[in-house]
Amino acid sequence: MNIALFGYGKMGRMIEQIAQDRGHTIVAKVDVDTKEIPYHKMDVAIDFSTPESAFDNITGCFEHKVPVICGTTGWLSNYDQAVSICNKNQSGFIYASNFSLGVNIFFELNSYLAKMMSGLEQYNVSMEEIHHTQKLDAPSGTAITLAEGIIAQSDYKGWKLDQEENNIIPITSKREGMVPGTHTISYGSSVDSIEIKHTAHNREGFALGAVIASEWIQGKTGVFSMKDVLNLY
Ligand SMILES: NC(=O)c1ccc[n+]([C@@H]2O[C@H](COP(=O)([O-])OP(=O)(O)OC[C@H]3O[C@@H](n4cnc5c(N)ncnc54)[C@H](O)[C@@H]3O)[C@@H](O)[C@H]2O)c1
Ligand SMILES: O=C(O)C1=N[C@H](C(=O)O)CCC1
Repeated sequence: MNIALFGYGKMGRMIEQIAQDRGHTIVAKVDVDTKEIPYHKMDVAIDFSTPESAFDNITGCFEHKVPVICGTTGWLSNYDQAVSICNKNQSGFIYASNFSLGVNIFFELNSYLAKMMSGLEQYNVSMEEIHHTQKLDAPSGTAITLAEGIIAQSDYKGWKLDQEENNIIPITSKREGMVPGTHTISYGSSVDSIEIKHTAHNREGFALGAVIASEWIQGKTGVFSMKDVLNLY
């Protein structure tokens, strides 16, 4: 498969290694200074760029009928528009706030736990995410997906960064050293607490998931999720 990388930073480089190990060819490395983009060479584009550039990168691919796997976070106010440009051009699209298998299982665990806790008013939920100091967005995309999973199963109405309010999930974002990504959900009452936690040890899991999604989307048109790729239904 011929893969174009949009964003050749920490994730772009890790994806290059894993894609090559799986027998794929990197046909373009598009970064901030790239002038010519060879869409005609691409079977798929994988975007791990920046919140500011992701929408233009993705929709440029759709206009050339190149399917896109996007892991960039912090641009989702434009997600619906990206979906309609994808559908108009009969292209393919998968966005995931987190491509790792472990986190996608953690998303399911989070929903299941939220459903069990939803009738228990003595417990309050909170969330903490920790990432490296170069991360541009807060809270992490993964934390937002986790919060949406809880909201879908409970009476919580939204989430807020560093604020405690009735019916709102408080999220704390910490930026420390080189941490690849740690997410903890806590339910606390006056008598006990329950915690679930996912810790990424490195970026390999994110990169492998993105390459597997690129392989899966070949020959498909439409908008999908990692639930489809991993058959988590
Ligand atoms: N979904 C996931 O599984 C997952 C995992 C890790 C990181 N991420 C997200 O991926 C994104 C990238 O993470 P990273 O750690 O590789 O960051 P990074 O800063 O190391 O790399 C980003 C790269 O994008 C480049 N860039 C800037 N403008 C660009 C443009 N117009 N077109 C193309 N590239 C451009 C930068 O020069 C840089 O090389 C972030 O949004 C991060 O949150 C998602
Ligand atoms: O390193 C990052 O940046 C990460 N971003 C994603 C997020 O915002 O959830 C996934 C984890 C790593």
